[in-house]
Amino acid sequence: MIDIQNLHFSYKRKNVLSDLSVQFQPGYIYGLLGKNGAGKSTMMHNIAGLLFPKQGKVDVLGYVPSKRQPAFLQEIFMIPEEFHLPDITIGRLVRDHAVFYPKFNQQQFERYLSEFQVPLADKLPQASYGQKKKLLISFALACNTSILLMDEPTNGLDIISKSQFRKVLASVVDENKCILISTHQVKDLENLIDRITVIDNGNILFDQSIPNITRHLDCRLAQDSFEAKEALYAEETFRGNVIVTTNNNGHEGKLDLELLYKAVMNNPARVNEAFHRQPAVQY
Ligand SMILES: Nc1ncnc2c1ncn2[C@@H]1O[C@H](COP(=O)(O)OP(=O)(O)OP(=O)(O)O)[C@@H](O)[C@H]1O
Repeated sequence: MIDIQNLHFSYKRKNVLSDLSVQFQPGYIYGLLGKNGAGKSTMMHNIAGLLFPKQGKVDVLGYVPSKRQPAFLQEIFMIPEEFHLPDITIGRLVRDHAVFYPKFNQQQFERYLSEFQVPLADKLPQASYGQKKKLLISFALACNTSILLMDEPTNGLDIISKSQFRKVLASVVDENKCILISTHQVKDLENLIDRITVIDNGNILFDQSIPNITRHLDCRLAQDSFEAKEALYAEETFRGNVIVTTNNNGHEGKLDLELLYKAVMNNPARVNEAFHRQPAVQY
């Protein structure tokens, strides 16, 4: 569905993506993680055809995004980290923009707005940042595009709205849709994403499905200091050492996204190596 091969991208002389290759398949929600400035937004903009590769190939649904063909644009929606909504009503916004998305569904749109408790009658200039964000998310989901790119979608959402977001998103994914979410709020993605992709220095550092992660790794409290010393990653807490370790106990490991992310950033080679071993857990 999305096939990126040897992508190089730079802003003038600033190299951001270098020889990046990755695939994103339909039917999955991907969590895109990485430090500030790692290149996550830049990669998403290349997928959306909003930035053009310097070298390499980006194929999205069989289209070259940089050509920005209408048949491609109606199948992709990107919610950027920073956005501006025009000075109009929600009704007018829908009338003006839904026309570009043939699969837009007004009933779905109203249902999402109601789940997020955003009144349809609201005028955009009077809405808060969080309300505007929820409106944009509702509109994006109601467009029913095959590809949905979300850059920090939960920024600005209150606690209840974040769980609504998880609930709504889990309900829209199907075997034809591919959803990419870039975020630093990893807790917001827990129990939602199917795969984690970590970008660092413009390249893919880690890319595994959640079932494969829990088959090979376990995130838990260390039983003793020896175990903490031997772990792939250990962190001292008031409860003792929490660790990311290889899963040798024959059942599905526990996943702590934040801890796993730290383990990957701390020693990617060692974490990736754990996936080359035969897992104790077999399905
Ligand atoms: N328009 C631009 N012109 C020049 N450099 C840019 C531009 N946009 C981004 N950059 C630089 O490109 C690099 C990657 O930025 P990008 O926004 O893709 O990172 P990111 O992983 O999404 O970061 P964050 O998590 O902070 O949103 C950064 O060093 C940034 O300063």
